[in-house]
Amino acid sequence: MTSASIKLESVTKSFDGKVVAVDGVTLEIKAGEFFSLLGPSGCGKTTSLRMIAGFESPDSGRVHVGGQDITDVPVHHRDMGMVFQSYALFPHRTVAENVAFGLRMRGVSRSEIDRRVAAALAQVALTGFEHRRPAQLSGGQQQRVALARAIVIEPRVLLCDEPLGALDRKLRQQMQFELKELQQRLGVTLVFVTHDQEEALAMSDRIAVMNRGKVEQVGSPTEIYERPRTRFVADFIGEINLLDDGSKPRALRPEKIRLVPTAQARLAGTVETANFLGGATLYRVSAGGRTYLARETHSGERSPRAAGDAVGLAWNDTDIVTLES
Ligand SMILES: Nc1ncnc2c1ncn2[C@@H]1O[C@H](COP(=O)(O)OP(=O)(O)OP(=O)(O)O)[C@@H](O)[C@H]1O
Repeated sequence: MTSASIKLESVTKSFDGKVVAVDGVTLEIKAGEFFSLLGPSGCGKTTSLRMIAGFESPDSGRVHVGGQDITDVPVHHRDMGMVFQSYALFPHRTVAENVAFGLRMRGVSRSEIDRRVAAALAQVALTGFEHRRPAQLSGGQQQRVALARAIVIEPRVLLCDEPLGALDRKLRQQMQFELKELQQRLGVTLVFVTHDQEEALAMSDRIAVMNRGKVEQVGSPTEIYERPRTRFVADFIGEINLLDDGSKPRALRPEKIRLVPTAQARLAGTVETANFLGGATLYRVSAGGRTYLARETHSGERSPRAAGDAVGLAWNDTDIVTLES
């Protein structure tokens, strides 16, 4: 499978002449990359993806794929695979017929269709399910059919809009591994829309964090997590302590705060709540007139501290990130 790079150049899209859904977005996605558009509901992720797919055309700006300007190329000539949260399978057709659909539309021969459908179903571990109908499959299996249908056309780009959103947590995590593994095996460029920051951190090579139609920051999961540039990014990705004590806002992740005996502490405080998370506990500690979040990993069966306990807080200044805005 060949993969292609994608470039959005100052792309803007508004609806009804007022809602600016996407506001001057410029992005370069590399060929073969797993790239996520991450942000809260309404920030313009889906609209951006739909402009790459060709379901929406930008008011201004250009869309390039594989170095070619495709802004005016219709959807069916873009050679892209799409997967949605609602699997959008044909309920009365079998798994094999669903997967074969795109190939039949393209006039591929019967024998070639059979070969490619079998290969696509093998890629998503659904060999043997050819004759079932969607209603006879679990949610995860239906989403794998949708994936097989998207990859069977050997797209240069795979576009996924919250594809795992309808699955329960456990299955969702398993499908995250499977999708990532499939993308690497195929080497296809994958653009993934999600509002789930853990999912984006776990799967992506790079992430664009979006806010109100604009891209706030683009970077690897580690960069986005460890070096957020803005308050919005710091706050959206995981928990954060914002320290608004100087000229610029500064941020400190809860796991960088240590709970120590008060004699060794920067600040003395009191535990307000202790949320047991399994291998770690997230504490809310009131100290110096505000509340701090501190995450402590532990090997014991329960949280070592409880509400009301006196604790000291300590951290290294090198762990503080200065934000631009
Ligand atoms: N067809 C449309 N007509 C009018 N407004 C629209 C249309 N599509 C999107 N919008 C608006 O554009 C903005 C961005 O929507 P978009 O679906 O791109 O966001 P999103 O980040 O994908 O959100 P979600 O995660 O909720 O799907 C929203 O304010 C939305 O209401």
